[in-house]
Amino acid sequence: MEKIAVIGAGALARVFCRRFAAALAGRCEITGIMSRTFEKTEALAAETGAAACRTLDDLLALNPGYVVEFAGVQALKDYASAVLARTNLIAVSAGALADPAFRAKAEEAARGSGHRLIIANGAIGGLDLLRTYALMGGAKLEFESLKAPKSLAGAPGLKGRTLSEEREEVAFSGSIDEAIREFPKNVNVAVAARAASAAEQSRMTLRSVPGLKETTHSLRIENQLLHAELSFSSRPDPENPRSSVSAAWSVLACLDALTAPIAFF
Ligand SMILES: NC(=O)C1=CN([C@@H]2O[C@H](COP(=O)(O)OP(=O)(O)OC[C@H]3O[C@@H](n4cnc5c(N)ncnc54)[C@H](OP(=O)(O)O)[C@@H]3O)[C@@H](O)[C@H]2O)C=CC1
Ligand SMILES: O=C([O-])CC(=O)C(=O)O
Repeated sequence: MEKIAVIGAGALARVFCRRFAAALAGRCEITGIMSRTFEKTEALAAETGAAACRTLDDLLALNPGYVVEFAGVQALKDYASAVLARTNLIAVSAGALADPAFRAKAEEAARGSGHRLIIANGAIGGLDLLRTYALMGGAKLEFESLKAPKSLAGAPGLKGRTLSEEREEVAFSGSIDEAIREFPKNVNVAVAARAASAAEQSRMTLRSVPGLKETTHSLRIENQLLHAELSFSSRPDPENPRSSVSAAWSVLACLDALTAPIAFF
């Protein structure tokens, strides 16, 4: 039985923990949860039957085979090296990879210990295909996200501005590196796509669309050998409209691929 530890007790961690048993029974068990607010950790741990941990050291002392991260870009940056020194890490806050110093440090930690940092598909799919582009080379990536105004509220890039509830607005247009600095809880998917594909050229547009019921991420990627267009529309989490529920399911699917007798790549 593979032991799984969880960082975060927010919207995605809750979906992950609540759906875990049905998806991975007999192969994986959640042994510990750690987050910033201990009361929330305790509540989710009680629901899950896992240990509530106050610190990362306590979580790692449970000897998990995989730690899964649902805690945000800064938390991933803060914890990745320590986790990778001890075990494997599956992360959704791929935005951290936009920081070259973080990426180099995480890679060094993983190489040093033989563990792996695995970036989950999150609210998109197809990172395997995008990886194929990285091997082929020469990819050009265009990424577009459509989110409801309330999903973007409070992002640093809005500098206190409130987005219109009446008309569509371009909330951001430019480089993916700048996008993740300005919208760290909204465009992890774009950084994941760019990092997986090693695109030589990339840009993104983030649109605020009043009344939107499903967050939509679309990407177009091409090189001399292959042209692909992918689009994903997913329900936002009712408790945290910034995050698509499917992002939590993607981590369940990732663990399924890592532990099932037959895997689909
Ligand atoms: N790749 C993808 O497709 C997607 C990626 N994401 C990423 O996933 C993250 C989590 O999403 P979601 O669950 O909706 O967010 P929530 O804000 O609902 O939950 C975040 C959880 O992480 C905890 N946390 C924050 N900082 C730390 C820390 N330093 N140490 C330990 N715990 C911490 C929070 O604690 P507290 O309750 O105290 O705030 C909370 O429990 C997002 O911030 C984003 O980076 C999200 C959606 C899609
Ligand atoms: O959940 C989503 O739709 C995507 C998201 O927030 C992110 O990539 O940060």
